[in-house]
Amino acid sequence: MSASLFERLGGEEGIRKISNDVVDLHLDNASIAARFAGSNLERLKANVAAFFISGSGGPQIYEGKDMLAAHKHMNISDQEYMAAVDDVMTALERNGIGATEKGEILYIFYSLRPQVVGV
Ligand code: HEM
Repeated sequence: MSASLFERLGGEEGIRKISNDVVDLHLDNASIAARFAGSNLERLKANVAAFFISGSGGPQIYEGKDMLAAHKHMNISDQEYMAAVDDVMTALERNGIGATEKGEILYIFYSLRPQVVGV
């Protein structure tokens, strides 16, 4: 049997590093940084990591908001969505994640788009 996405992303430690990088890249990304002006960054990083860990087959249970509730009334645009996905791909590259895993994550993010964009 092939390894779970969780294992291929470096387990809990690897995913925490990737998640921290994603949030840091968002804060540095002029297209979306302002969206996080009021965020508790420690809490956000922990929730993003838990979301990745549980969504990739890892042991942690995600207790944050579901994606529709988390992004409701923000009226996020397609441009912002692409900017956020770019950051995720950059974080994966920085952490040495391969093309197969990047493709799987891209698909997961694409499938979540209707719960995030324009809601
Ligand atoms: C498929 C794409 C996305 C996924 C999987 C995703 C995932 C998440 C997760 C797991 C949380 C944490 C929820 C919680 O703390 O309960 C969150 C919060 C948030 N997301 Fe996203 N997100 C996506 C796209 C976006 C985009 C495009 C934007 C806007 C540029 C955005 C802005 C935010 C903001 C402002 C928060 C709340 C931060 C806070 O409460 O401090 N997200 N997102």
